[in-house]
Amino acid sequence: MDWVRSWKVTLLSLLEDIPLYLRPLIASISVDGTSATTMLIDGNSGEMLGRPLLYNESCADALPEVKSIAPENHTVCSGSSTLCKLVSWWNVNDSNKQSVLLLHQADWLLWLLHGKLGISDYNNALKVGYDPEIESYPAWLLSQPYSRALPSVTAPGTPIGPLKEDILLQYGFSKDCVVCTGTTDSIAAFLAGRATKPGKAVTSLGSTLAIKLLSTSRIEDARYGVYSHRLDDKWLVGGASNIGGAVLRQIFTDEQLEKLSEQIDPMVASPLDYYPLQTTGERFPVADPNMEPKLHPRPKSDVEYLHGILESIARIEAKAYNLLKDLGATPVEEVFTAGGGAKNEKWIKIRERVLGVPVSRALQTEAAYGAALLALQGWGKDTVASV
Ligand SMILES: Nc1ncnc2c1ncn2[C@@H]1O[C@H](COP(=O)(O)OP(=O)(O)O)[C@@H](O)[C@H]1O
Ligand SMILES: O=C(CO)[C@H](O)[C@H](O)COP(=O)(O)O
Repeated sequence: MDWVRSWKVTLLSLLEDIPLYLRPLIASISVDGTSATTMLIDGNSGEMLGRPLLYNESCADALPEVKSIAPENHTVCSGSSTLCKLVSWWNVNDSNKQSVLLLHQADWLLWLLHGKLGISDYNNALKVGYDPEIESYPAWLLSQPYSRALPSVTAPGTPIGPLKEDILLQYGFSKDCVVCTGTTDSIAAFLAGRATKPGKAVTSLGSTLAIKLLSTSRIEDARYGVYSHRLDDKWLVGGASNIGGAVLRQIFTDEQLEKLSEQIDPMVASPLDYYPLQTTGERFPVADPNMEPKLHPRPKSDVEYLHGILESIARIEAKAYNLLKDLGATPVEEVFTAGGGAKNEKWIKIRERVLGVPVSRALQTEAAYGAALLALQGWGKDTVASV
């Protein structure tokens, strides 16, 4: 799969999809991307220095070295962290070390629009080791030789600059249109959910299950894959599991999901107990690179099978929220749901029964809506407050 080409083609086709008469009216643009999707490029030419390393890939070869420099149980102490991907690249490449630059997927997409290399945001930069509380990379990271590859970091929704001339001319946007720093997909989903009080949470049921709980306390514990993103003066505590919709899509089409779900009684507990991973390895609420998928025994009835999978994912979601409480986060009071799974009303009822708190579909279930709010914020801070 040529990920770089597909991401660029998708971005430019989205610009094409905007009706011509609306393009001059677009005031601000931002983007969200999958967290820890890592791109190593030549800082002079912008050329890729190898393939992207995706959000759920693990570079466990670098983990011992990363653990030797980072504080115990720090967020970077996970094989899938951005820092492990950088260190792994650094240890196997002799050339390009003077010019290598690390970008995250959202940073790189935004660079295609604004043309300024080496700018990220403190949500995407969290897993390479950036500390959003001190608004800097920590000394233990800056003292490493590969720290020269790190991007500069700003808050999400910070204006970077106008669109590049060629984009302006090719698509007919206004020269006043501003491009703003982005965020990760599950932070964008939280922003789209518009939850504002500690104890409110957003579970993203996309290809993966990502949890974001608004908390007054910051929690970091790589033993369980738990970390905290900064949201202004509060913390979004949570993590991202490898279970989720991608497993469902391996077994059922979206149409089958809809038809089979209609036959599920969400008030009846399923006796089936699965751990629906796509492949070996789990990030959260158990950080175990060797955990195996568990999707058997498969009953004859597809309705019972789907019910068992949906309920098993709900149990893992409940385990995750209980873990966050046990680690000191503000206890969850209400969960809003984002992502493709949010359309499944039966699943929402199953999750409400298993979690024991109100669960509903978020007003906006697309993470891109959260990125649009960041663009609005970057266009004029007081306008976000009034929205
Ligand atoms: N009716 C449904 N019930 C449960 N899951 C669904 C349903 N329809 C789609 N999905 C799941 O939603 C996922 C896609 O959601 P989406 O948020 O677009 O994912 P991502 O952005 O992570 O790729 C698919 O993996 C699919 O299995
Ligand atoms: O699973 C993922 C992709 O869908 C990402 O890991 C997800 O973005 C969670 O990371 P973060 O909490 O940093 O946003």
